[in-house]
Amino acid sequence: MATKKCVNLFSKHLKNTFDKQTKRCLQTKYSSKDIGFLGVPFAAGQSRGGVEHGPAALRDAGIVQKLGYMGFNVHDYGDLKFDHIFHDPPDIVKNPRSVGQGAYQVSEAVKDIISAGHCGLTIGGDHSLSIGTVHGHCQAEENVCLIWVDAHADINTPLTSATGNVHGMCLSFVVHELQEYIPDIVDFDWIQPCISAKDIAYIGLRDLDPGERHIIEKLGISCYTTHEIDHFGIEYVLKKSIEAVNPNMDRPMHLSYDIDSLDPAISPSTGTPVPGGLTIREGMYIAEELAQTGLLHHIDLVEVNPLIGTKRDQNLTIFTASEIIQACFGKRRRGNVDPNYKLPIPEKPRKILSPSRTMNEKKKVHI
Ligand SMILES: NC(=[NH2+])NCCC[C@H](N)C(=O)O
Ligand SMILES: [Mn+2]
Ligand SMILES: [Mn+2]
Repeated sequence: MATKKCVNLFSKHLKNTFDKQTKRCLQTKYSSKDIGFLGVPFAAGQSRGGVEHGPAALRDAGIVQKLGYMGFNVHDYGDLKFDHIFHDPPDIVKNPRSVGQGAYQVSEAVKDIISAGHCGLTIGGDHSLSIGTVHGHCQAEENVCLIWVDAHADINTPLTSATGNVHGMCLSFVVHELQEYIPDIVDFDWIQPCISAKDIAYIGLRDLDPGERHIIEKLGISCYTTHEIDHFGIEYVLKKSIEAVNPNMDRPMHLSYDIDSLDPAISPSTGTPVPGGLTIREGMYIAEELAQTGLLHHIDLVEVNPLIGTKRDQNLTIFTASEIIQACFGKRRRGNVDPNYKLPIPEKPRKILSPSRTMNEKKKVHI
């Protein structure tokens, strides 16, 4: 029963979206067939080598072609190239120049992709790149809201972080309410805060630092951890998360999907795995339902590290990531209807002794 209600809610909103025929909705409709694909081979936001190979691994797994087969025009913006910065001693964060300059490149690229009318897809790389994707997205269009699917909140300030890794702080640089708590960091001065606490919805969290829990409580950020998913179920949690940031279903949505939100059983090759994660079915449900809203304008898929674990672990993680990405763009487990599909007719249809029983033969209906 509950599932049915949720589906109806979405189809009602979808209908309104298209019925209103506003500019925004037309753009939603238009951009859904065009994907701006960007690889971000970036690892300086954390300390483990290998995550920079995420984009190549997903390309090798055929993700661009798969999205093409689904009917999208994939505009491939290639993989960003980052200058190696030889002298980058830690400030209050690790690798400040590399991260600051790298995130700037990401922001400019995403701004171009969204401004071109495409739906953005960024493959990481570590999660610090989302400073750039969220920033660039907000430069290109107004009123963006954010769904953050992750084991972690990634909202430490440089002063609350226990690790100094920027992938655990990325949101703090773009959230308006936190700016007075952020110190000056070399090459971070270009970042304009662009999103409010009320525009963020977390799903899947289960490893929070004390400062992060404090920030979530004080700023009232929508947050459904794996505890709430156990308690209420994923359908309720997703519905409430969307309502929290997009009650009228009229805002463009940015989805930042950290592969470590999923259970390490299905995505072991990631730098900071946390047990007890989302099942593949919960992860797919989130992606499929968000795709059905027609409002996703940018998707990040981050933290796939193809050098961690056995070959089996690596292949499994890449397969999982590829399925999640396709689901975000509308691939459904129930199968997708192809309006042009024609059931093949054999040259010599089989003979049946009592032909009157053959329904289609009788009515000549082509299916
Ligand atoms: N994007 C991630 N995987 N983040 C992990 C962050 C872990 C920890 N909270 C930190 O601040 O370092
Ligand atoms: Mn994470
Ligand atoms: Mn993350």
